[in-house]
Amino acid sequence: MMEKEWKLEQDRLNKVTEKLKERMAELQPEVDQLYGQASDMRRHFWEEVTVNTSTEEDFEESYFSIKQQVALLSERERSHQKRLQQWKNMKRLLQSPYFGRIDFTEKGLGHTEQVYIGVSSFLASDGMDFLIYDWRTPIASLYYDHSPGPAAYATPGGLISGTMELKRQYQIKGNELINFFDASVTIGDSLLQQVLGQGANNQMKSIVATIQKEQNAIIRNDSSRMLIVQGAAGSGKTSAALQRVAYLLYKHRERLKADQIVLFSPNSMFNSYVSTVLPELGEENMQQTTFQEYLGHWLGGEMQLEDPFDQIEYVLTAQETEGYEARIEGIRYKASEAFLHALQHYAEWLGKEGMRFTGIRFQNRDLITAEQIAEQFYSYDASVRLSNRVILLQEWLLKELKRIARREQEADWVGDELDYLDNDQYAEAYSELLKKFQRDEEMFEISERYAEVQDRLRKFENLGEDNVFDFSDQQEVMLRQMIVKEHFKPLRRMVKRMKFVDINGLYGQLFDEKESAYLAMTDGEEVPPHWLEIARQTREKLGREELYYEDATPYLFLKELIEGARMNTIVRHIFVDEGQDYSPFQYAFLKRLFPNARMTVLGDFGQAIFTQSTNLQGGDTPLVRLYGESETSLIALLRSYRSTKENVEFTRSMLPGGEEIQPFDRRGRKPVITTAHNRNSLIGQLAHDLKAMKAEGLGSIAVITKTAAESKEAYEALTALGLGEIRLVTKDTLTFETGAMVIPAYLAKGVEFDAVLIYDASSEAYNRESERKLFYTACTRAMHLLNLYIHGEWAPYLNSVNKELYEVQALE
Ligand SMILES: Nc1ncnc2c1ncn2[C@@H]1O[C@H](COP(=O)(O)OP(=O)(O)OP(=O)(O)O)[C@@H](O)[C@H]1O
Repeated sequence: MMEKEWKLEQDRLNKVTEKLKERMAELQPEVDQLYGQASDMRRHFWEEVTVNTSTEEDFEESYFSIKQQVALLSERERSHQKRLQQWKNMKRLLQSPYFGRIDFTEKGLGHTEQVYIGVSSFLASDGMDFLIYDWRTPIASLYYDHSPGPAAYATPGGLISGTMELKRQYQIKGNELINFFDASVTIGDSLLQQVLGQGANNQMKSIVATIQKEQNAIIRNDSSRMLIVQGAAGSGKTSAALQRVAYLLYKHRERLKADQIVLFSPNSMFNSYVSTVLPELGEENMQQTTFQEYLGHWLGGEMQLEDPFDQIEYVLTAQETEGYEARIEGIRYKASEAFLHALQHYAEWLGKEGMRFTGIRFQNRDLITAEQIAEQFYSYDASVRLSNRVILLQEWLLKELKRIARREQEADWVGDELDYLDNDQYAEAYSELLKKFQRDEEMFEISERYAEVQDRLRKFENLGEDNVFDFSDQQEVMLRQMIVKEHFKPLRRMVKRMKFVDINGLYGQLFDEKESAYLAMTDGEEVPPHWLEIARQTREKLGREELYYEDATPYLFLKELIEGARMNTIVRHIFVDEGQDYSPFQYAFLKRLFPNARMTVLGDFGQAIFTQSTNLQGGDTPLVRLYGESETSLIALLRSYRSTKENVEFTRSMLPGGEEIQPFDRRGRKPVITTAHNRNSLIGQLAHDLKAMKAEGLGSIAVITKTAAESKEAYEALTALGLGEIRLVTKDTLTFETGAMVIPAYLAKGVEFDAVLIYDASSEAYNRESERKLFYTACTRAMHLLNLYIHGEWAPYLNSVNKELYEVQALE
């Protein structure tokens, strides 16, 4: 029976592989031809269009000729891309055409359909029969959500129910059937066992073949504005998030493009770690960034920005320094919704008084003073929104600059510049200036040029026949105009970039020396403890044109309230991974910046290592308030897939409420705690263990430390002991590579290793309650082996762990 089945499956696999090859061969010439056409067009683009700008008609003709050519080219490129995508999908399928099958009998229909599931669909040449169903098709969800028996799946037309007769999983390489299992309850524990038993990789893997039911609910959730996933360490949050991106791109392929999805990830190294999952699934990567990068982008070099890792280093190491408590309170407060409201009140107050501007100066003279700007600003109707008034002000300033420029043309300094030129130079300068002037013009968008030419022609017509513009007569006037224009360029740029609003001053003004001033400006918002010291620290930092990390978001939020117009209306989905590390303030900011986006937040409050963390679920979470309960879905993931049962049982007992976390039944060695009275022998043992792990063939081994300084110390100690091939990972490390490494815990977030060695698990390193989660995060990075090294007292969180759950190796 089994043999017969095996033969049937192998035959089918051969048939599908054959068909895939046939279709690829058919498609190949088409792909080549379209590619040739498109690149030909691109090469000869400028030959095909006529560009002539001498008259209005010519210009118009050129404009439309270019537009037409662009449309033609992009149509050709689109067809090429589409064919190429089909071809690539087939090529991907050839490596492993499908991974699952369900036999389903729909209620009321007599026959049973065999549904083979793979990373993309493949239809028979009649275009009707699905030889392979894409895993994202509605019917494929049966595979993830049900076991054999009564089953149903949702389609746009309603629920379809019936009976699942069979659920089968395959391991296939090329056209060779390696194995298959008939699954009963959950999707093949046996396959999952195999997948999870493998070594860590320098790149995250797609989990498409073994998505679990609870993960599938995340992937396919398409109804809520806000999806919040609280999931234990290693429960597949990141994996599910990436699969969800692929799902959304498939489901909404007509409307949604990869660049309309943004993933906020914890650090650049993580970006590189997850960057291959979507391409592996045949989709383009979404936009990936870190919040820090995003802030830096908006600040545009305006201020020097502290990064979150320096902030966390401070939090972990500066307890003994002056002002520490105030800074911590400050971090908390500036992350809160209370501060957000304070800023909103502040903006209202600024509508009436207190705005700060930077005057416009030129050659050490005031052209427009800050007072004049303020006076103009407050002359506008107070009912107009603050940011709209700033736009009015900007227009006014540009006009003023034009007016002043006309006046300046007659000024002596312009004359002086002219006087310096002898006849030849004069002519040369003239032509140079003219060229420059024309070059600048080229920079404009073509449509702007078009409008400008029209404008000029209109003026030209108004001058009348007798009054034809004569270049030679106007030479000096024009030269004067150009000289002033050149000199005024930076001023106009400053106005255009709204640099006349003194945001630094405005943000700083909030942190006045007197508490009462803050209350007056924010309509009586309460201040946190240590307010005066918080205010002093903030002012001092701003005075150096620097921003603490905790100030960056509020600073930009204020800028946004005043200057407006930062919203991104194109992005449709935002994913926030390690969501517990973002503040309520940051969430409110994201919501404001991306008004058309849905949000998916994935995180684990058990791993909340930053002071500004947000609890994702539970009664008090500000995240539910963000879009309201009716627009929010909450999903919890309790099963942990990353680590062995032994590791999960050990780590979860350090976490209050950790008993909820369920390990997946994959067995391994118990965590080992090595203790020593002598620090050197402890490090010697660590080096020895590390070597042994390498020899055992473990591909990725991390020595995890608490801080960057400790990482450096560990790295030096280990290299001194002859461990050559070991990398030191710092916040500047951009790519994730396997091998042996030393890494601070906060950078190991989101990634995983075959083995983890906790460099110092003593109470000297981890003592405070606030560091419990950092310690937990570090330990939960281990897939297979977890070793902890202790000299002296144990970290207090280990005391609650049942002694049965670990082994102790005591050295002399
Ligand atoms: N359904 C699944 N099938 C196969 N592997 C899975 C599945 N779910 C999770 N995994 C594996 O478990 C590991 C942890 O997954 P992932 O990193 O997505 O978890 P996480 O919840 O984001 O973890 P953390 O919060 O600890 O960073 C990965 O190796 C992933 O491939």
